[in-house]
Amino acid sequence: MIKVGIVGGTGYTGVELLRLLAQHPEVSVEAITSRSEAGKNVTAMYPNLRGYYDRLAFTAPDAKQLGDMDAVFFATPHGVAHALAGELLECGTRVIDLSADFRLRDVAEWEAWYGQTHGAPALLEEAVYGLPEVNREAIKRARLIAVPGCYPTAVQLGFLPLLKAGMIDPGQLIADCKTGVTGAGRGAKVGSLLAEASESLKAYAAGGHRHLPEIRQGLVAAHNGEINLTFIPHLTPMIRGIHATLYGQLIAEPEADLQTLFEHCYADEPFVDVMPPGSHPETRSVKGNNTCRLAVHRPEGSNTVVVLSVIDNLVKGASGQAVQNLNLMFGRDETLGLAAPALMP
Ligand SMILES: NC(=O)C1=CN([C@@H]2O[C@H](COP(=O)(O)OP(=O)(O)OC[C@H]3O[C@@H](n4cnc5c(N)ncnc54)[C@H](OP(=O)(O)O)[C@@H]3O)[C@@H](O)[C@H]2O)C=CC1
Ligand SMILES: CC(=O)N[C@@H](CCC(=O)OP(=O)(O)O)C(=O)O
Repeated sequence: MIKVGIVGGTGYTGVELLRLLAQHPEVSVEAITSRSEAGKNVTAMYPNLRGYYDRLAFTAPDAKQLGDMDAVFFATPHGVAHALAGELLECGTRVIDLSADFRLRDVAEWEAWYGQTHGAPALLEEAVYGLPEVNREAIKRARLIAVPGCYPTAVQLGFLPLLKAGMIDPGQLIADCKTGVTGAGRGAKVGSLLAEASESLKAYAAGGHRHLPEIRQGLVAAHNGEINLTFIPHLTPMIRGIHATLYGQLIAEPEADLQTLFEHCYADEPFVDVMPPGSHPETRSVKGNNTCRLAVHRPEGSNTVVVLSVIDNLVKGASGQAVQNLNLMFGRDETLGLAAPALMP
């Protein structure tokens, strides 16, 4: 059994880790932290987990206890993993961080977007960006994983086949993205109230969102050169889900067609589903599931290519992808614990 701990167990990504790991045949969750709920039984807070974690209780974060684990997930706000990751790695514990602490290679860029001093620049060199469709071999050898953000997962998986094949103009990329309210976390915020978020739709951070440099970093690597991306996120009245509508301008004709290009690119990927021509993937088709569903369109045969990409922000956008990384790091079948189909409706 792989012994794991979760720091930040009361948040949405923490409880989603618990739900997924309950179905994992080779993982035992032995530590789960919360400062505010320390002492409380996990099932007292999350009755859906009764029968799975009946003896597990929240404790305050303790480096010694966490250092006894084979792996520790950080499902915490930005900056928390910086403070503890180094100590855990010294104990031989592998670290899988769901926050953005180790996602950006450039310290100054991270500090500018996250508004705080980077707490562990010395660890950046060895941190691996945990997008298996791009970095599978490096993930297998990694001790420290930066799990990609939710929007960055949906946007990169949609654009990568086109950029890698040199099919679209890297200077004219547009990502028009929608998310559900769990993306904002479980903490109380006016914007997440039912009366504020339901029956309404709004863009936010149009002037610049912190996921822009993360997406750019991945797309620059895929293209092997500069790119220009306009990324506009929107808040929608859904609980879970990300829908990305991606626009590119074709500069070359694919050898076969765009559909074949996508199908070949993701033929061996267990968690990317290229849907049949003419499809319009919906967020509910991935609810609770680790799949990214994609469809590629060329409206009226023009030079504009439109990719539709959907994920569950809490699964492929966070906790599911984190479990996929754990499986790879420990030499297990990548799909363990992640096989259940989506909930529909
Ligand atoms: N929600 C989403 O869709 C996604 C979230 N993420 C990222 O995952 C991380 C967690 O997100 P989410 O679950 O939504 O967050 P929540 O706000 O829902 O939960 C945060 C958790 O962290 C704990 N925590 C807060 N501060 C500290 C601290 N200083 N030290 C230790 N524990 C702390 C909290 O418990 P307590 O305060 O009791 O200790 C709580 O359990 C964030 O970095 C987020 O950006 C990534 C992808 C998608
Ligand atoms: C609705 C909402 O606020 N969504 C969050 C994105 C989700 C998230 O938590 O971002 P990470 O994947 O980087 O952790 C936001 O826009 O900041």
